[in-house]
Amino acid sequence: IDFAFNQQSPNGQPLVSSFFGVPGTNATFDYVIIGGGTGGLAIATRLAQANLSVAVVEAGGFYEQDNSNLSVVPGYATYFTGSDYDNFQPLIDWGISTTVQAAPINRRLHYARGKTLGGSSARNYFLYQRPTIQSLEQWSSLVGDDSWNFANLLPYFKQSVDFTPPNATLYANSSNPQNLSSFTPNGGPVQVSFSRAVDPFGTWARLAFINASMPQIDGLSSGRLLGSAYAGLTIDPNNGQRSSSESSFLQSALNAHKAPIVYKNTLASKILFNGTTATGISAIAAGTFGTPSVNFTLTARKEVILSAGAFQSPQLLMLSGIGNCSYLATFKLPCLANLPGVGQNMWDHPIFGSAHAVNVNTASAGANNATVARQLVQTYLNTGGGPLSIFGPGYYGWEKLPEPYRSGLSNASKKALEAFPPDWPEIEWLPVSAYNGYNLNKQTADPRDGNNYATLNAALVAPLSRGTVKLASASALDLPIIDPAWLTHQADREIAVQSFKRQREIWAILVKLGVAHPEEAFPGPSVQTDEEILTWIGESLTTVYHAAGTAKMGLRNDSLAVVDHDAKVFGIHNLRVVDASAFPILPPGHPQSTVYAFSEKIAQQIIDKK
Ligand SMILES: Cc1cc2nc3c(=O)[nH]c(=O)nc-3n(C[C@H](O)[C@H](O)[C@H](O)COP(=O)(O)OP(=O)(O)OC[C@H]3O[C@@H](n4cnc5c(N)ncnc54)[C@H](O)[C@@H]3O)c2cc1C
Repeated sequence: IDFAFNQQSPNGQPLVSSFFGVPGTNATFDYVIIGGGTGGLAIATRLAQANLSVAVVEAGGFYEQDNSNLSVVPGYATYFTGSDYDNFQPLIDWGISTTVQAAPINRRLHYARGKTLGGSSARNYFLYQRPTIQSLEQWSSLVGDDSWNFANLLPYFKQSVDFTPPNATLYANSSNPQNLSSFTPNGGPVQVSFSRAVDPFGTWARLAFINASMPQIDGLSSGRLLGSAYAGLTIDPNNGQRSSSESSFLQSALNAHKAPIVYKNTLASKILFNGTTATGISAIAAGTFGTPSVNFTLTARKEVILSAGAFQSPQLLMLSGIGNCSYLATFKLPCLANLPGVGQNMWDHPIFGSAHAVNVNTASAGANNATVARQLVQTYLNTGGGPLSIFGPGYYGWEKLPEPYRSGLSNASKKALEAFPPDWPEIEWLPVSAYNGYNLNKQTADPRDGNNYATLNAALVAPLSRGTVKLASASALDLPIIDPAWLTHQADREIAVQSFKRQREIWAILVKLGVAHPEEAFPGPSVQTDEEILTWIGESLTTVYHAAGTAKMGLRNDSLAVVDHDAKVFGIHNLRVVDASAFPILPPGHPQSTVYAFSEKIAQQIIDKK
């Protein structure tokens, strides 16, 4: 059945339902895309808009139905995130937990990953920000292709997003300059805007960062990060709701009746080959609650595109015979291409933070008082505004670890950090208007003692520890084994300890400004020596969920490289990896902008060669 030709009803109107495949029925398309997540829906939509026949296979469904308002309202974004390994919602998250991490962490943590149309763009914390010029210079030199440098990637960053500048009248106690030339009037469909309310603690965090030598810059999308600024957020300014790859790319394509054929609630279990040429995939139509599942085949006349994310893209490569041959043999898997980098080189950004009581309303106000909580819901429902329209204060600081803390690093760590170019920050400061405590989930962590709390988080954005993705078995029905190996590199441990001391300095500024109470509420004064600090960081650390690099782009002579500069798998025909797993490096900060630009770039390349 070729569904691409089956989209007209008898009265000539396309049926939206004909953009959904029939799981369990074999079918043929030009392009079969595995994963309807951030990268997958972006590339699938662009190819379909260019009149190519495209199927996209997604294990999840529609998050708007499967997770109610919790995936849609900005203020609820931390639900089902945080470190508790059993805190997940199985209809929209894979329920992956890490291996028990080495000391000082000594725990396994839930690693949130979207299992839904939209993928992790439907789970994330909304921050839209771009890499630095020199980090993308490093990307392009690692892959031997300057089309990946900042200037050449900029048109793809621009074309994926529609930018709505901040409403200046909301910033009476603050200021939110944004570089408008970073965006284009004709961009889209992902919406980037600012919340319909300004968070009071954020306005104080802004002053503190400026006082702490992180001057305010004009946004975080022009290739510069050192300093501080309000970040754009993937929130639709028309309704104050999440803008994901599903609500933007897919829905606009469905509305225009030019969309890929979507197989939802369908698991891709293997890539199929004729010799070393990818020809399609084996898929499983979900069987749940005792109903048996049904296997079927989707054939790709031109290419299979793997966009299953940083964990499942390497898993599917390995299950399909692409990886370290001797490792695959231990699972009795055949080997089509010996690429030892598959599942290696996992980059991530760990995060931890300390808390103080503050003199402005934060999420604690709702946690402390059910009436206030109900009022906040009403405000959001009536106006799309108020605290529930905000994720975090939205104001972020970026720096290389300054003196005197830098002198606290060993010479070996200082040397190791030279791997990062001058404009690549080592720390991202993420203030949160809530009590994070041992768990990033602000809904559960608040002490509810009548105080308003805020947390100042440090994320390590120049990490040197590298993790792995391994197979649990030879079946796609078993989740892969994830070991982020956070803090296993000495430099990461040292920079974490020193950044905590810097964190206390920034809190001292907030105390001086009169917004924070002088006592540290978390972790508190008992944490003083480097050893105590590291132990506490291990106990409280979690992640910003930025896993990348596990099917690395690189040159053929790079022993860890899996795909070339066009995202094509080495040694295999008609197979590309288009998602965060193919990043050669994890640029500083939040990756969704780069995933979108990546998809736009490869889509354009395919369309140009059509
Ligand atoms: C809680 C959280 C907060 C974050 N905050 C931010 C932020 O504020 N800003 C930012 O820029 N980034 C943020 N990120 C990271 C960012 O969202 C991800 O890096 C990005 O979305 C990854 O895109 P991707 O296409 O690589 O993978 P995904 O978007 O995860 O897509 C992979 C898709 O493949 C599907 N899939 C996997 N295996 C199969 C299979 N076998 N068969 C069928 N389908 C399959 C999955 O269900 C998923 O839909 C956050 C992530 C999380 C989880």
